[in-house]
Amino acid sequence: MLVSSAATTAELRVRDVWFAYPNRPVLQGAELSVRAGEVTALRGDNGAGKSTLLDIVCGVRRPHRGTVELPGRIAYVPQRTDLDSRLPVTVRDVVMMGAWSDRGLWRPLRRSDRRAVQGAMERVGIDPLASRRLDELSGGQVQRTLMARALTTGAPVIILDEPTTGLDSEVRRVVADLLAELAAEGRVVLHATHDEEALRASDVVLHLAHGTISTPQPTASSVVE
Ligand SMILES: Nc1ncnc2c1ncn2[C@@H]1O[C@H](COP(=O)(O)OP(=O)(O)OP(=O)(O)O)[C@@H](O)[C@H]1O
Repeated sequence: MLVSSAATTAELRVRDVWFAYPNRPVLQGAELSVRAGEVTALRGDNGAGKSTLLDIVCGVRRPHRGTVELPGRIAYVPQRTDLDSRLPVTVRDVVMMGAWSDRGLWRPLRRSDRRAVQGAMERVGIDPLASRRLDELSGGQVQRTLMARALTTGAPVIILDEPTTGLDSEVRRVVADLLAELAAEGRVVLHATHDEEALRASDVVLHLAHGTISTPQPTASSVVE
């Protein structure tokens, strides 16, 4: 059973979550806590169940058993490969979807919503591309667009699925810096990744294997000399 409710502290908690696709157990009692103010990475082999777990946290899938507690609304940044980039939408359209998530679909945006959209595009450096269509962008530009959409929601919880995969080192650094900034602002930041650089830049690394999550490993940024 999924109980999704506001937790009393700024922490995302997953407790004893079990999930299987037909004939394929994936999560078997997975547990994790993600504190606000820290960048938390979820690592694991291909097929370990990272995306499935993120789907459950975001409410896209229901676990067969277990609970998810959230300190507030979630902004989800999917894998770029999950997007149909042929959709005839511009960068600004995509970022505006973040404002609609709060305002309600198709309701007119307020001046403050438009300012949030513009501010988010400027923050990730895609404002010069606002009128460009998604299918005219590089992978890094699409990733920045998705991050701007998440920023526009103002959500206190940001979940990202492999945000740096396939990007060059400059954009990977931009993404890592932005995650650190979002955490420093007091948000809960959880990202699934295989990227060693992104793992090193994270404050906490959780390892998903055999359906469960092992104790956090210290990372370079959390080790005090
Ligand atoms: N819709 C689905 N139906 C059936 N099986 C699925 C489905 N989605 C994923 N799986 C399987 O569930 C397992 C976990 O998949 P998931 O995508 O969650 O892993 P992952 O850790 O995110 O992998 P990757 O690192 O390759 O993205 C895999 O064995 C995958 O083949």
